[in-house]
Amino acid sequence: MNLTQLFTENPEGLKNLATPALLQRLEDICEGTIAVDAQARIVWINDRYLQIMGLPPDPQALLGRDIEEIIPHSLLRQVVTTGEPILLDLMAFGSETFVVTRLPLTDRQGKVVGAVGFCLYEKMHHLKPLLDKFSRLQQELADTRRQLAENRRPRYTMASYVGNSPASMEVKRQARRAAELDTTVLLLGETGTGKELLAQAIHAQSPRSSKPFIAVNAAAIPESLLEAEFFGTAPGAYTGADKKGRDGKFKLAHGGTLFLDEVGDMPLQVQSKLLRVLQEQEIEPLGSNKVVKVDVRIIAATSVALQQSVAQGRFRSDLYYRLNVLSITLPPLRERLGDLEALCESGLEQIYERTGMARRDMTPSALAYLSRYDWPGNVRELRNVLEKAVLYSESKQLDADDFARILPQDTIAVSSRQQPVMPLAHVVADAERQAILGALQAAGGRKSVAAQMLGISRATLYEKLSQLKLAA
Ligand SMILES: Nc1ncnc2c1ncn2[C@@H]1O[C@H](COP(=O)(O)OP(=O)(O)OP(=O)(O)O)[C@@H](O)[C@H]1O
Repeated sequence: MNLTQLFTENPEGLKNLATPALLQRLEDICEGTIAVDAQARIVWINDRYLQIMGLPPDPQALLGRDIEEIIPHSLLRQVVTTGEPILLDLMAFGSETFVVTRLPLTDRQGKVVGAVGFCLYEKMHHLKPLLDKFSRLQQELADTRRQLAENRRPRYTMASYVGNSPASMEVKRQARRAAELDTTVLLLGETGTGKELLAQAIHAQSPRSSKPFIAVNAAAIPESLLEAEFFGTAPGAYTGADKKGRDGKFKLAHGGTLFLDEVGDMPLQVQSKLLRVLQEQEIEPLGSNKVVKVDVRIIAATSVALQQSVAQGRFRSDLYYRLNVLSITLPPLRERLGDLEALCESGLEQIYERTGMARRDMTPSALAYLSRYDWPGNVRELRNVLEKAVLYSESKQLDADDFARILPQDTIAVSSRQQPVMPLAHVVADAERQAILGALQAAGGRKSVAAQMLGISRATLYEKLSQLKLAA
């Protein structure tokens, strides 16, 4: 047979010659076969397919069922819909990965009437390393996705905002109200006052709590990348790693809450785009001319005086009004020193839990010492100071001296000139402690003598020793 002549005169000849050979080879390497109709319902399945997939041996029970009901990752529906074959693919089923081929079935008029899927598993031993790698990567992807979803869940609730001073109670009251309403919230406060914590708490208590909480810090992202970070990029907009396009934070936060930290640091150009998104509730990824609807609740935060930025032309006034629907001002720590004790307790508790170090309480004089400091870094700074004290101190209780090493007297002296108000209970407790320790020392440790010197009964002395957490 002259093949050149055959193919030149009759191109169909190639098909006629090759098709039976191809089908024969396919059958040789094929381990199992399944066929579906034009609606992707199973119409045929062979025993070998049932066996390698670990399905029940009776095919009758599967006939007429949607393919995805039985083989969740099957793409046979795609083949009947597009009419295009998928010649070689990897398909996960249970904990295994199979090499599969999928072909459309057409009638004489070329209309797609179904599709057939071949499983090439067993004969593909040489592909085993590849399949193993594929399975491992899929597992890693699933783990990473789970981790990502975990990170997008808020870590804080309303109870995480520690403090019962009137100022803190007011903050929590406003935050609870903000959680009920679906409006934009603007959180104002110095660094470390708990703006992100409160934003997460509002989200966690809102009807959006099961959806993502996404945070973006406008100050931490280079200006040139901020737009892509917010709105995403269309496929092909960039070369390299982003060739496929990337979802922006707005899209990721869809249905949930987007926390815009340090919103005052946003460049004017991005401010205009943000304003548009807030007005239209739609975004346009960079390099795309398609708009995408998004449903996102904005909680913005700033530690700079936004009104001043507006006056200086650094922040758009229309965006300021749009964000400032419901604003909550978080008080600095020096204005709510009544919360210091509770904040220290909860901070220390977390440090002990995280580090596994032995628990140690703070003495009233340590508390008195800390309340004479200005706390420019607020609760974040307090946490750092506590952590250092726990690490450096070797005493049984954390005393004023332990903190004096971290916050030297001169820093305290500066702020003490401003005479911060101390809760009376702390002042009294500190004075009582000093008096009791002095009396015990003078009495050589004999408690009944010390009680006499102090003019109180022995029982009262024991009670006070325990109240002030001095060893009884
Ligand atoms: N009221 C509070 N109760 C308990 N922890 C708090 C409180 N306020 C702040 N913190 C803790 O202080 C740290 C800083 O808080 P957060 O990041 O929320 O502050 P922020 O105001 O957003 O700071 P920045 O403006 O610097 O981003 C966190 O570890 C947070 O858990």
